[in-house]
Amino acid sequence: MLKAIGLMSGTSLDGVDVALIETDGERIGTFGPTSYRAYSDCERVLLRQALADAVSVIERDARPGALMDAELLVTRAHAEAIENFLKAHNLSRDAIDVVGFHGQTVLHRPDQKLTVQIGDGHALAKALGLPVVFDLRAADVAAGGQGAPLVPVYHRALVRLLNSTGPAMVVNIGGVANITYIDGETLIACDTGPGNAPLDDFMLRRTGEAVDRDGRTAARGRADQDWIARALSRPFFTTPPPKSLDRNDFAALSVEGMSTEDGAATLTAFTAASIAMIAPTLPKLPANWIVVGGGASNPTLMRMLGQRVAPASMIRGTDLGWSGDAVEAQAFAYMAVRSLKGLPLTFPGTTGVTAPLTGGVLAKP
Ligand SMILES: Nc1ncnc2c1ncn2[C@@H]1O[C@H](COP(=O)(O)OP(=O)(O)OP(=O)(O)O)[C@@H](O)[C@H]1O
Ligand SMILES: CC(=O)N[C@H]1[C@@H]2OC[C@@H](O2)[C@@H](O)[C@@H]1O[C@H](C)C(=O)O
Repeated sequence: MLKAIGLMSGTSLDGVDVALIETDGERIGTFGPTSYRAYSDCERVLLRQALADAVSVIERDARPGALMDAELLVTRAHAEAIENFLKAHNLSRDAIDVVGFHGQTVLHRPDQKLTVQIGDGHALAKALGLPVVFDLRAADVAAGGQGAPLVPVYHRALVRLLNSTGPAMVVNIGGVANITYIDGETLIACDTGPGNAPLDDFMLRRTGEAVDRDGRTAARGRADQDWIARALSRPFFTTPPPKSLDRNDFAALSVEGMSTEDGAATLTAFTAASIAMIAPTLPKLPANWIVVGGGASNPTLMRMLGQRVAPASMIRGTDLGWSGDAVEAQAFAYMAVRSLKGLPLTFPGTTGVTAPLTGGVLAKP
């Protein structure tokens, strides 16, 4: 078993999740500690600017506008996150075999064979004095895959630990939402549509804080069902898996004419409805949907999703003893070890790549 630290800076732009696990790349041995390094408001402004400037990028190494500064910030924030993590948990650097570094996605256009994650893996390896596996999406996209979601291979390892029977379903609600369906050897995954990102962006514009804390605002509003039906008529939602999204693919869907409460309710209901729309494309309907990611902490979203997927029940990953916030960081630790061993990260059922494929680039300190 190797000791691996995973790092994830997701599309919510909230901060860097850190997690330690022990794994041989197949089984999860032990779950170690987790932690989080939030971005400051200033840092978030720079990251949002980087997302805006990334729209013109046509080559994955190009760093126009704010991207150069944002990349320095991402590398520095991740180095800081690990240094603090090692100190807080009294971990010696020598005990760590590898770091899995996702970076920050600023653009995702798999149809153009382009996915851009900023963050310098070589600089991080040097700064930390540890081997770093990074660029985990690039090989899949180059081979014609969607390049996302990557986490399903780890969801499968988590589900195997449950020893459950019948199909299992994991729903991750981050900035974008995605699902993994596991039934024996069958592994199906895709992005389903928006997660928290449209709601976060709307709340930021209306209140100055990029979250509807505990879904309180949405709970007071009325969802506009006509707006939702129009939004769901986009071809993406009836396209079967595999499929993936850029964080801002739904940015043009505006609820600006609505009150803050109704806008929040509408966007929350849109996320719930779009996740539920995946059900008819799956071979069987799983009895339980296990929800992970920040969206699981939003009771209004969980209630709306529960109504949409009934009679299936909703279970929080945390109810099963899974980490609340760090499943993705654990997944990148797991994938770093798989990458070292040349094991596949992506599969025809998860990204549409033609054959199981490994990925990641190793940077030595
Ligand atoms: N208490 C809460 N109430 C409402 N929403 C919450 C709460 N806690 C977290 N969230 C939502 O979860 C988001 C963070 O989710 P998460 O950490 O899974 O995102 P991420 O790692 O950026 O995602 P991904 O990479 O999967 O897109 C926040 O931006 C917020 O919208
Ligand atoms: C391109 C990109 O960074 N996509 C993210 C995003 O956030 C959630 C969803 O969209 C998922 O496809 C992916 O992240 C997770 C970690 C994944 O690849 O599994």
